[in-house]
Amino acid sequence: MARPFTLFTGQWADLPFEEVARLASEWGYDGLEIAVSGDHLDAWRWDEPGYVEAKLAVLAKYNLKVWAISNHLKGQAVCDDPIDFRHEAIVGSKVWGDGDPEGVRQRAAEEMQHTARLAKALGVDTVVGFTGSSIWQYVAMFPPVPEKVIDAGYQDFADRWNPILDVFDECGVRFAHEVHPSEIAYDYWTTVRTLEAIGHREAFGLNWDPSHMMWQGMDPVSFIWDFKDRIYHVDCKDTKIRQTGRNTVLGSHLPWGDPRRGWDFVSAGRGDVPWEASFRALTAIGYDGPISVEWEDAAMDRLHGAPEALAALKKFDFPASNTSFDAAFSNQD
Ligand SMILES: O=C1C[C@@H](O)[C@H](O)[C@@H](O)C1=O
Repeated sequence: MARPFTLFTGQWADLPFEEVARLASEWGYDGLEIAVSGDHLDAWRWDEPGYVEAKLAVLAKYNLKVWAISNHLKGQAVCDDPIDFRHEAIVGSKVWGDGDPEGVRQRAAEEMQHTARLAKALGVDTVVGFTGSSIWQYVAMFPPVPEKVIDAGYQDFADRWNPILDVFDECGVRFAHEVHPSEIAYDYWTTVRTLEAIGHREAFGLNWDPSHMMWQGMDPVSFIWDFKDRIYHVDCKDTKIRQTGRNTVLGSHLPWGDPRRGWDFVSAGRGDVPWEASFRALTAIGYDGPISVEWEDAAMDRLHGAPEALAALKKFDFPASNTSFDAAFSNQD
């Protein structure tokens, strides 16, 4: 369908923004899904004179565009419980502050509001990210969890995200939540419940990333069809499943790439995601936004992987037909 291809910069935030832009351009990407991370973007600087212009100038220098920005790391802290050393490592000192959990959540929410303002300033209408969840900690449902605790978790999500989404509405920007374990919506039915909790408000949609669906045993293709009015963005990452009877779905607390794990993220095209059916489904629902490569593979050099993944995915993005393949049979006279 000739959709633009972007590189998600989150996994490259250790490199200067300009260096990532140079590499992506050299590899043939059309643009970047720029992460609010490292020196790539700072949401708190959204109204600083010259800040946005300087970022756009770097993109222009390398003939790149931006259709979406992302802020997974601060979004994660909006609803999470507990807030702990994991968040301290990812949210930065401004949001972490003195580490008081409620203060961290409030500052993370404020940063998400600034992220919408930054998106608007950049001329972008989509922010990709995570929501966090106060009830993810109960996923195994043991010790037994009363239903009212789960209900309260969805309510907590709505209470914390509605004021953030009010700012998104003011800015004309949409939030694309990445359906992902650890978040309020992590599978099919939690996505249904999350959309209900937020009253199906238009500012809240989904980032379709099939890699997280694969290891949970979900069908990423029917997800596209069932949530067709909510697919606001696409991140492409692949997953290789190796569930053997020894190697299992929860990963056994083993590090990425350990051969005893039941699955691993791999460079797009090298795993089990049904890319052909997925791209056909994206075309069927009329998705014409960016296809963003989120690159993760514990066993491959990223400088090799990022251009390889682009080439692997591009072959599925063929132009859609504007005529019926059997039209030539009709009207022979
Ligand atoms: O956005 C992401 C961040 C991490 O959860 C993780 O590396 C990956 O799964 C992902 O998609």
